[in-house]
Amino acid sequence: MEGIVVIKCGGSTVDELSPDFFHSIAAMKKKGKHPIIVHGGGPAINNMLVQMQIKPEFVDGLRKTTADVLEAAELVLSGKVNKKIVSAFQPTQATAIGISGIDGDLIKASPINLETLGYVGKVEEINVRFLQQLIQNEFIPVIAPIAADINEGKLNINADVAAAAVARAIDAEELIFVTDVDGVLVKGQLAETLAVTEVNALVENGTIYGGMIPKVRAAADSLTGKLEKVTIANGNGKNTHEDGTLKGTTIIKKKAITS
Ligand SMILES: Nc1ncnc2c1ncn2[C@@H]1O[C@H](COP(=O)(O)OP(=O)(O)O)[C@@H](O)[C@H]1O
Ligand SMILES: CC(=O)N[C@@H](CCC(=O)OP(=O)(O)O)C(=O)O
Repeated sequence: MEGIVVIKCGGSTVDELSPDFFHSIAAMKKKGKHPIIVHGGGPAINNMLVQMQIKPEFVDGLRKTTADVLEAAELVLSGKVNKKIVSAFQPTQATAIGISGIDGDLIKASPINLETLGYVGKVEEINVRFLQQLIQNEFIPVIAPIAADINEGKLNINADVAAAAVARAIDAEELIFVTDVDGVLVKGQLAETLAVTEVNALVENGTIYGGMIPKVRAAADSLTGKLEKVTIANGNGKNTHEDGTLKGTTIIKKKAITS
């Protein structure tokens, strides 16, 4: 299928997204493209955990997920954030459908390391046919990153990882991470284009840290098939150039050698 665009909305920015953002995605659908939204909700999960008197803990940007944390994450992601995004499409001409990775066997995963991370999964399988049926039927899927464990139970998936896995499995043309910064900043300046080797070096030397790590790693892993570039951009509504192209950091496999 042509024209698939996966848009990951970070939890850092979901509350700030403007009506224009949702109208532009609806317009994209009307023009024959197929947007798919994958969302996060890290800050909202943190708030819920604080209310439950549980201290949020992360390892390289991935949340340590005990059974209680998993329950809170599902409640917040599938219940609150997912429905908020779906509702935001109501004033547009598009119809969004909210699902998580457990609906329609959309995302199957296995635990990364039960001892160090708890119920955090890595993606094993995506039900591409189910997604294709949704997008052919004019829906805009809005996906919460909770997956079915291939054995039993559920797993928490980092939303960047889930978005990249969806983009790769469905052979998307574009993957866009919408977040709360203009892109990857190096010494305070926006890096407009980065090759995978440069990204790895920036993680290694600590310039890229925390929540930006799963984003750039997921971007690097998804650069296969039709997908030639991944963009990280700000969701503050000021992220387009005058010609309508997206401002931000573009991650590509390799930079062309120029002499
Ligand atoms: N080099 C970097 N450039 C920009 N942001 C960075 C960098 N390294 C780490 N970050 C952090 O990554 C954050 C974005 O990741 P995260 O908070 O997980 O957002 P989201 O919820 O959108 O996934 C930024 O707000 C910033 O604090
Ligand atoms: C395993 C893991 O880290 N899961 C994430 C899922 C949500 C997410 O990724 O939200 P952001 O996009 O806002 O970071 C979490 O529990 O926070």
